[in-house]
Amino acid sequence: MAPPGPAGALPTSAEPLSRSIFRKFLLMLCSLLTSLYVFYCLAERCQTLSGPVVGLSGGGEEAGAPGRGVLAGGPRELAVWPAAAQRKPLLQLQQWRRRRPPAPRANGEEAAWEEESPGLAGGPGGSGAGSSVAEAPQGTLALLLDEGSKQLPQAIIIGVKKGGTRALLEFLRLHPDVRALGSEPHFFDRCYERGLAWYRDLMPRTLDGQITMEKTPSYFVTREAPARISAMSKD
Ligand SMILES: Nc1ncnc2c1ncn2[C@@H]1O[C@H](COP(=O)(O)OS(=O)(=O)O)[C@@H](OP(=O)(O)O)[C@H]1O
Repeated sequence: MAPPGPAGALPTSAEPLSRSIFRKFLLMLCSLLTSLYVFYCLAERCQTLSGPVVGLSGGGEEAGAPGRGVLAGGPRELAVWPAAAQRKPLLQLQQWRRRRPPAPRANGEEAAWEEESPGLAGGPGGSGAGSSVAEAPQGTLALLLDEGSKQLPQAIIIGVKKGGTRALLEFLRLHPDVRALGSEPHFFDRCYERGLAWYRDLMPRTLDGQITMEKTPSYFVTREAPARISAMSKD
């Protein structure tokens, strides 16, 4: 005989049925939540890999091939960049090689700087598929680790004001090989007397092959700006 229900109510035959349905519902809900969590974790992991991924292989130039420099965004994103940019390994292997100062030579000659990790692929004697991605930090990681150096800009968006210069810069800097200053430095119009060293110091660090950019729309209406920019590019 079934035990009496709460408050002395008589047990009904519907109770065990609804309880089992509730249990099933609970089980389904738990599985759904678990799958959502797993999906979320995977999505987050994909996002963290969205920077340039360096694959190491001997002499290959084509992006997207196994073991070569690829954009994690996949071929659809690569398609918007010129073919030359796609062919170029996004991060050159040389940038991962630490340079070490030359050991003084007995005959007093100035020794050439030697590169460590000569076994890495990309040059003579590269180990090709034997090298692992783990040997080389990713681009963003390398920059976080204080790699690279500050350079004067190789490209400047000069204006015009309200001409969509911000949008242009933001689109350009989506490319992993473009590093841009977020703010407007106003060097060639307002801060020229501070000198090129000050200007360079504002710039983000770049690795070999990356382009430094800035935008200041008022350069377009500054009489001195063209000559000053030209003088900088001669240095
Ligand atoms: N594609 C496109 N089409 C039309 N309008 C656009 C586009 N991209 C940017 N914008 C508008 O451009 C304005 C910002 O321009 P700038 O980034 O050059 O501004 S600034 O000079 O640096 O202050 C800003 O307009 P306002 O909001 O009126 O200032 C943007 O909305």
